[in-house]
Amino acid sequence: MAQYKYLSGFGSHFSSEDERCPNALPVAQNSPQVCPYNLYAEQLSGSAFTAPRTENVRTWLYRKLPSAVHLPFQPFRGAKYFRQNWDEQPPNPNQMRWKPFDLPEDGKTVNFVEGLHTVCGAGDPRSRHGLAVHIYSCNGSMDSSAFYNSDGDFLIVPQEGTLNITTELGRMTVAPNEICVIPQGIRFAVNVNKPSRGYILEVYDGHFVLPDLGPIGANGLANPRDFETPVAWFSDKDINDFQVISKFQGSLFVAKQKHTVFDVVAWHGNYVPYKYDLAKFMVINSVSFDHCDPSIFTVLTCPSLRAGTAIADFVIFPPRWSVQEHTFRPPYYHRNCMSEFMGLILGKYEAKEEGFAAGGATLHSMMTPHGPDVKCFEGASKAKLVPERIAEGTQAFMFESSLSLAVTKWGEETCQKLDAAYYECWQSLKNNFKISEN
Ligand SMILES: O=C(O)Cc1cc(O)ccc1O
Ligand SMILES: [Fe+2]
Repeated sequence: MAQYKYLSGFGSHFSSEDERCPNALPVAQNSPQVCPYNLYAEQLSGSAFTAPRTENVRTWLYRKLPSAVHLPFQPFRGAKYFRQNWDEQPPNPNQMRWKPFDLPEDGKTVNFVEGLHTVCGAGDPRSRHGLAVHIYSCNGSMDSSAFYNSDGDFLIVPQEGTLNITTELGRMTVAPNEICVIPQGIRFAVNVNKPSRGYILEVYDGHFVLPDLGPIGANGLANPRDFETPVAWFSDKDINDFQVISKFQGSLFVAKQKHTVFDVVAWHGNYVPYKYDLAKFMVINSVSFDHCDPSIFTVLTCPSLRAGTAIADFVIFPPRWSVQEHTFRPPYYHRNCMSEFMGLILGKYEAKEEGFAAGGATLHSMMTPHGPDVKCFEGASKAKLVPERIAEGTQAFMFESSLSLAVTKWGEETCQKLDAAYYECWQSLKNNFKISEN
């Protein structure tokens, strides 16, 4: 896979020029009468013009042709399971577990956009409130096409196969155990060199930010300098039949044009795609007793207007030392006013070593009881509490949301991965209550 250069930082104001075109950025202004190299200036706004400075994001693109040069959008017929209809199925409060989602069938070529499948979600892109969880499964590349999401931001979590992503702002590779974010509106194309699969969290409300650290202090969890943004790069291929695919109000559209969207020679701004290597996460946890809430493992959050209550948190369960004393160390049994969608990138998840496989998923909806399976409970109740490396070689994650998620027909039926026996993993938990022993 290609080795690209990146700019380091989160939320920074970056400037970048393709190395073939030095001084392509206008100096000390955004819109000169004529731009260097006769490029067109185009602003991409990721917040209202008048948003407070802390939330104001935009990027200036200097490109060969403005994005406006395209033929009218027509409905796009591919990707028929990439849909945001939350009323397809009656509500289902059950614990849900999916076996690993299928990679594309042999002999069939499916690209990233064609291979998008929506599993669950809530809300509405028109009122810019809600989220969706999608699975991608592809083995082909997006040649002469690009996708952009008019409805919100994508957080992409590869599980199998490295994604080689070209964006308007430059190129990045994103391998399993890395993630990337492509904010609303930024055009991108994905190339893969083997059957590839992963998860996507789409948020309609706003952008992902790093969680506040409170008493943790100035450092820790995902550190800003470990986020990487592509450097400017433009394609010099002459393309006569390029397709731009857009998701707009939950529906897909395609527009033809006679030039590539990857023609940005230079850009500056703070509205950018970025990637992050989950191995760089600085894990903080209890070093005395009891189990911390998983919010301690938050990588990124998309906040709602309610303090401390996320539209969606992206939380990981990384390899770490477990040292707590007189403690049941695995996750506790619980019921939550949030929805918990989990996926597994690598290895096994400590609360359920069997049945929850890499490439699969679980959904524990609002107030749906869940927790460790019988084997985990019995083992951890008797375990000798020596310092222990847990989850070595493993990476599970959770999309946790304050919204109540509806599962699509594809998620519940068509994909045929729902594990009807999931509930059994708790059924043989014994009632060990004995009054005489206390
Ligand atoms: O349900 C889960 O497995 C996720 C989870 C993990 C944890 O350590 C504590 C609470 C929680 O919901
Ligand atoms: Fe949970």
